[in-house]
Parts: sequence; C-alpha cells; structure tokens
Amino acid sequence: MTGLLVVTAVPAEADAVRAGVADPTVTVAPVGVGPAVAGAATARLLALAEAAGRPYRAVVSAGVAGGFTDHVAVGGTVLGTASIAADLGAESPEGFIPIDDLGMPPALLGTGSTVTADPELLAALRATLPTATVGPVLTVTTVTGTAASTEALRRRHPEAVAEAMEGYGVAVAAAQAGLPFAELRTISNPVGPRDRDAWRLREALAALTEAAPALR
Ligand SMILES: O=C(O)c1cccc(C(=O)CC[C@H]2O[C@@H](n3cnc4c(=O)[nH]cnc43)[C@H](O)[C@@H]2O)c1
Repeated sequence: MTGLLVVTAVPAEADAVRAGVADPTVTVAPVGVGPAVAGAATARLLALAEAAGRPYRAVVSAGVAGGFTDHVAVGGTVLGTASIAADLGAESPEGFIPIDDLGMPPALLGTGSTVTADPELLAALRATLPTATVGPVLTVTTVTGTAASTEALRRRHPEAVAEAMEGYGVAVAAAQAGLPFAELRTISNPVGPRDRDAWRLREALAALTEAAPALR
C-alpha cells in the first residue's frame, strides 16, 4: 500500500507526530536539520521506496518553527501555502535579491525560491485542522535572532506566518519526484531577538501530536 511520508528534522518531532498518527500507511522519518540534509535525505527515502515498488503518494515536512507573532501565537499550528527559501539569493547595497531575480537561466533555477503546497493536500489538511493559521512558511539556513533581521524578513515576506529550516529542501525533493507536498508546523518560539527562555518546545511538540491525526 502506498502511503504518506512525513519528514521531521529531529527524533523528538518524529515521536510527537507518531504519537498522534492513526493511519498505518503513514511513515514518519527524522531526517536532520537544515534544507540540504533534509532535502537529500527525503530524496533518498523517496528513491528507495520507489525502487522497492512501494512509492510514497505525498510528502509532508512537519515539525516545530518560529512564528511571526502578528500572524500566529506560540503553541499555534501552521499550514504552509508555500515553502520559501528566504535566504537563497544575493545581498546588495540596495538589499536582498532573491535567486529568482538574478537573471539565471530557468533550467538552473528549478523551482526557484518558492515551492507551492499541493492544493488538494493543503485543502485536506485545512479541512481537518480548521483553526490552523495558513500562509507561506520561510525556510532559513540561519535562525533569525535580531530585531533587524526579523524586520527585514517581515518587509520581504509580509504574509509569512512562520520560519523553519527544512521545508524548502523537502519540497524540492518532493517536486523532483513529482509528488504532492505540504508543510505542517507548530510554533515553539517567536521569530525575533534570540531568547531561549521564550522557547516552549514541550507545548509545540504537544501541538504537533494534536495535529498529527490530520496526516493520513
Ligand atoms: O539557539 C537558538 O537561538 C535557536 C533558536 C531557534 C531555533 C534553534 C534550533 O536549533 C532549532 C532548529 C530546528 O527547529 C526548527 N525551528 C524552530 N524554531 C525556529 C526558528 O525560529 N527559526 C528557524 N527554525 C526554527 C527548525 O526547523 C530546525 O529543525 C535554536
């Protein structure tokens, strides 16, 4: 039976998702932190399943995230409409230039800096998680930790609801395998100046378990 592949960064997130998933066809795999390792590991899992004659039918990147608090509170649940590689591009004296605007040949860009969530998969998740906040989720390779970089991200992506470190990488792996993709996050901390005391990891992992039955 083909199933859904849910990838998390760390084992604690995978355990939280498994604790709530009821569907036996769902596979939950912790694949590592950051878009490169998560993307490569997801691509490998998809290829292995395909070679074994049991291809996955869709991929979800799940885990905790920082929330843009004008959109979502700590402890809240987020569904991504798109996963955006927010720091993929070039700096300039005039500001950040996304990779899409650097004039590269389209064949070198792949999906560009944005992968849109699969509309049907997103609609199914929204139907079972009606209170989730819905909007773009940024993928960053450096956790935002100053007021200035938070403001810069907000200016460039006013609709973004959260930032995390894997979604875009997982999304590219899914896109290259021709599979539907979505991102599900629960908020462990506000995006803003670094403050480890503001972290609510336990609450975010509990919220992940509560959201997990939607993964089916
Ligand atoms: O030491 C810190 O200041 C710090 C702040 C936020 C996150 C971290 C991590 O090491 C967690 C990375 C891990 O969790 C996801 N995540 C959670 N919150 C955020 C965030 O605000 N910005 C980016 N990623 C976040 C991420 O997907 C990673 O898997 C350390």
